[in-house]
Amino acid sequence: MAAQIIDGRAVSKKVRQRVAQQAAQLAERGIVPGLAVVIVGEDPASLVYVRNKKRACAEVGFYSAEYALPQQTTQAELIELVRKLNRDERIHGILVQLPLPPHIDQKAVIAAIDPHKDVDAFHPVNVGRIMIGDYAFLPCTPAGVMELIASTGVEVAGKECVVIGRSNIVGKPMAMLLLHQNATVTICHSRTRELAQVVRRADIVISAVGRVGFVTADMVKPGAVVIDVGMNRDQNGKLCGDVDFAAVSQVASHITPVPGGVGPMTISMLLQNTLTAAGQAKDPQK
Ligand SMILES: Nc1nc(=O)c2c([nH]1)NC[C@@H]1CN(c3ccc(C(=O)N[C@@H](CCC(=O)O)C(=O)O)cc3)C=[N+]21
Repeated sequence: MAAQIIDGRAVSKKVRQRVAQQAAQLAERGIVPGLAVVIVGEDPASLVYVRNKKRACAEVGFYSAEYALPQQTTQAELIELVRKLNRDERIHGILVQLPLPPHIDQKAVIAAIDPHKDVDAFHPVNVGRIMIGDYAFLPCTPAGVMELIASTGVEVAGKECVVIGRSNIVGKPMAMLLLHQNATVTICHSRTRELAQVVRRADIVISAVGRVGFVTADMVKPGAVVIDVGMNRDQNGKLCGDVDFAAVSQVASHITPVPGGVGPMTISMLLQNTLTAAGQAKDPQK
């Protein structure tokens, strides 16, 4: 039987409606949530994401400011901009689009962001808070994945969950969120032996590898929930995930598509975090 397709756009729409309502309430206190998006260089894919984020902000009534800096921008110049945004009262959230050009130290830039404005939850203070389950900000992509799993009605507690990929942005925080919901969590990576066998144990599989066709039908236990975090281009330049969707959807119980799965949720969680940051800011003129 074919799997049920998890509609990320529909789940995302519900989250954004809730965010828009709460933003309207904040507006009564004179606060308009503001997000600054900083991008260095002209990577076309990054420019698309930035445009999507700006559009999403406008939809929920947020203020947004885009800072598009040239590829040759120095680390000192970028950090100076971040410090300026830290002091800017209209800005509650700062997102520095990754990856940065190789001459810039990503860690130094992230460390310069005020943790109260770090709506990606990449600053070590916020990463530490995720680890202990005391969230200031949700890690956007993993939190979006949790919402998508919740939308299936499948319980996470006690389940075997396998996360493929161990990045600081997706794999590691993903494992923490699953653990906090009482899953049994395994993280696989490029050095994992018998990866296919490990993945086949999973009731819930989350793939964040970055390779087209990485997750094949033989790696998936019948009835498993499959979440595809991959954002790749196939040989025709079409956007696709890590999962062989046609084949795996014949085995899984629920599966996310790409596009229209995790991607829209990542942006919704970013909006949620910006709202949280704005709600914790001081009221203007008080
Ligand atoms: N500091 C930082 N924070 C990020 O959150 C961040 C980042 N850097 N760098 C790049 C990645 C990637 N990312 C995506 C967000 C939404 C979609 C998205 O909306 N995707 C749509 C399709 C978009 C399209 O058509 O190209 C979908 O899957 O349906 C994709 C990718 C956020 N990232």
